[in-house]
Amino acid sequence: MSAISVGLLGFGTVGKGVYETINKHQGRLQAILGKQVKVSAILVKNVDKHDLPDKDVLLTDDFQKIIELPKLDVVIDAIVGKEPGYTYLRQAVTRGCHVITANKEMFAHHGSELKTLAKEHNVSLGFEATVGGGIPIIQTLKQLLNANKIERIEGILNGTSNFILTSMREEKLSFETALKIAQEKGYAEADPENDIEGYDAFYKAVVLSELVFGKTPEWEKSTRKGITDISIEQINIASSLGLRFKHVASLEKEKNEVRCTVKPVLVGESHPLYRVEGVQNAVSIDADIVGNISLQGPGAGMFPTASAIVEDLIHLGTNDFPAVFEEDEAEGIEGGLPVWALLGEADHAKLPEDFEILGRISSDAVIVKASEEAVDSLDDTTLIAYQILGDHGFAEVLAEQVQPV
Ligand SMILES: NC(=O)C1=CN([C@@H]2O[C@H](COP(=O)(O)OP(=O)(O)OC[C@H]3O[C@@H](n4cnc5c(N)ncnc54)[C@H](OP(=O)(O)O)[C@@H]3O)[C@@H](O)[C@H]2O)C=CC1
Ligand SMILES: N[C@@H](CC=O)C(=O)O
Repeated sequence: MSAISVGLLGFGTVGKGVYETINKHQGRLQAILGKQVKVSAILVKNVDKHDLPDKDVLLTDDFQKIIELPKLDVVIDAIVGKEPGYTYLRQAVTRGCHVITANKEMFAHHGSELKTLAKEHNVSLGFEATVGGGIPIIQTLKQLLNANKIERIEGILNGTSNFILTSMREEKLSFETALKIAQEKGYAEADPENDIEGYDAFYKAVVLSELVFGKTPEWEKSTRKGITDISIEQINIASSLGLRFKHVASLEKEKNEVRCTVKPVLVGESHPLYRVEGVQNAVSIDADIVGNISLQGPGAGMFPTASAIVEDLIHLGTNDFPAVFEEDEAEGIEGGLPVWALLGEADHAKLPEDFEILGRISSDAVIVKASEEAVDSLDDTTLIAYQILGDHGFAEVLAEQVQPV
């Protein structure tokens, strides 16, 4: 019986993890799939960098040699950037291969075209590894979407940023040292700006939005902020208030649009993300029938990501993109004004009248209630605003504990 022939694009952290996992768990894969799985070819940028023990695997920097293999069943994309990944996967689908991708930048930009193409060619398209590393978030959402209507998704979607923030707080590491360790551990993107400036989490939110709401958020109207402004001093002030910095992505349907926000926020002990530390990611889903579901797990790294890809391999042949219900449009979730910690030279700050001051905590922190627009237009460069997520009562209790203004 012939084996399932795989073309693996990329042999970095993820590619190597997939190769090793397929080889190590051959017996299990064969038992489930009824066939052996064989990595027939590997695409890299620089062939000289690599030394493969298995000499009957084609190692090449030329994708054409892979796509023209006499037998090729699955192409796994673990390379970097929108291109050439998109072009390669189009060619693979057009040839009739199933495709699996970990490349969220490419998928955030071209996922919808690839889904359509995959349907036309009756092949499956796996993208579990594009969001949340090893967390089975895509399968969970596909399962949920059959009857439930999802109202909101919120979570930590970038392992590198969470690792850096945790290491700065817990280990007192500098930003640069923490990032270097995240790179050494294989968590960071090839260009780590993607992680620390919030692009990676934003791409993941785009992938979720397409799946859940059937549309991408408007890119220009979305907020995308990274963690590069956060200093050890700010982390210490937050800690003294019982708060932790978390880099949080949220998606919400507002009337006919999807609102996407990716930014650092502050959370208190009662918030579910407070204890999500290190490379862990967590996703909280609010759906109308089931209520809230929260998933947590390793958000980056070699084997968590390989796990997501190999799980996709098991689901080959199921091209199930659930229909998204468009009737009964959500009106958007009404809420009170958000609560913010303004960190910096707080004791001299003159705040506009539309800011409700809940408490002046110290010379470098003031807690306020204000609209996002009001905070965005705050004309004081000595202050940085971080939203405090969770139960607003938290901030009010806090305000009672400190000297009122
Ligand atoms: N690291 C992680 O935890 C996760 C990563 N991902 C995604 O998986 C993908 C791979 O990530 P990762 O393994 O960390 O990245 P690495 O930088 O470790 O590896 C990238 C691999 O792709 C090859 N490559 C890059 N560009 C090209 C190209 N144009 N043509 C051919 N080969 C190319 C490189 O070749 P060479 O070795 O010769 O340089 C290398 O083998 C990315 O899209 C990333 O966003 C998704 C989830 C988690
Ligand atoms: N660089 C990413 C890798 C996984 O998607 C991250 O840190 O989350």
